[in-house]
Amino acid sequence: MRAGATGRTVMAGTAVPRGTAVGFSGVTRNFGAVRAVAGLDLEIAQGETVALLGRNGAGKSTTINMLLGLLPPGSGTVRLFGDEPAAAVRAGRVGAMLQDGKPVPRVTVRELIGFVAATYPHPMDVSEALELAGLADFGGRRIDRLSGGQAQRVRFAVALAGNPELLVLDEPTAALDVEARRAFWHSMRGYARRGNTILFSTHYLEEADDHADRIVVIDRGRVVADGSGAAIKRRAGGSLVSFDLAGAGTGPLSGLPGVTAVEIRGDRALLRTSDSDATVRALAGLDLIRGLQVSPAGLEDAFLLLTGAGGDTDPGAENARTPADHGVLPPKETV
Ligand SMILES: Nc1ncnc2c1ncn2[C@@H]1O[C@H](COP(=O)(O)OP(=O)(O)OP(=O)(O)O)[C@@H](O)[C@H]1O
Repeated sequence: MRAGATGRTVMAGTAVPRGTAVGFSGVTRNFGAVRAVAGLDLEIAQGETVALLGRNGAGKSTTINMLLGLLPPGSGTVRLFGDEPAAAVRAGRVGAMLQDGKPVPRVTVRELIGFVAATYPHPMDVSEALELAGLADFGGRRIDRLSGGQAQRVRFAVALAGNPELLVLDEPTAALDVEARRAFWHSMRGYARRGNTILFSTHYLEEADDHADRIVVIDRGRVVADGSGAAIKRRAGGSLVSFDLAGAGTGPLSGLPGVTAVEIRGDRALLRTSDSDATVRALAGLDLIRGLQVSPAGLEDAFLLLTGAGGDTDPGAENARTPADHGVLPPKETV
């Protein structure tokens, strides 16, 4: 494992410490009434592999698009290697694999990677890019005659072609089967082992835990947790206690013994607790035991609690709401 979270924040107008690949400081971005990114502070050190984890509409793609200079922030500062994103992209320091990349028909894999490489000042050798992307045997194959998994590898090779120091991958394994996923992550790790920096977005905590040094959970456009997979897993220890609120107030719940997070789903309260016995005793004292259930918390439960997800509402529509409106998100934590 390489270096984990630095916990430092680069403030606008201050010098960026050497070794910082990515710096977001107080970044916001709205789309009409929707607040897609709501005050994002994030720093990624060179050499880290970081997963940006969040449910649909959490703000992952908007964050990535601002990082790549494809979208200007509404306010705040985005820096890549201490520079404006567009400058770092032009210099070939960043390679990206976005969700909507379309393959170019009728050229071979090697021709396409060669074309792309030629547009960068210090490209990767084409054979090396093909090898790293797991395409060594497909160089002569036409792009439009590849399987979905192979086409995804071509997009990975395109991202590598400029020999970037930072690779940004927006949901790179979406639509890949299990075997193709495994091959993809194998390739990605080969690139990371060279000391490069990787930022990838995903919906899946397991995937983040398997492939990242550090997991940054975002929800409603802000960081709600930031730490190693092991630290996030530790938080997944404990239990979940749920019960019917039956009109009772939610005010005292977060202060009950053992409770680390509270989520309200309709008329049900879901408490994450490190001491379910103490929590249940306290609930009994408050006469809040109707429909009581206690269960061990898994990784996905931890993620749902971190993001306040689990209801049937549109997360995009909720973007305009504050955490307090939503009730009971845990505070931003570094774990
Ligand atoms: N161009 C746009 N116009 C209007 N709203 C947008 C636009 N792009 C994003 N949004 C909204 O901003 C919010 C964040 O979207 P974003 O695509 O960044 O989320 P995401 O975490 O990448 O989601 P997903 O996992 O579904 O790809 C959502 O509510 C989305 O509907």
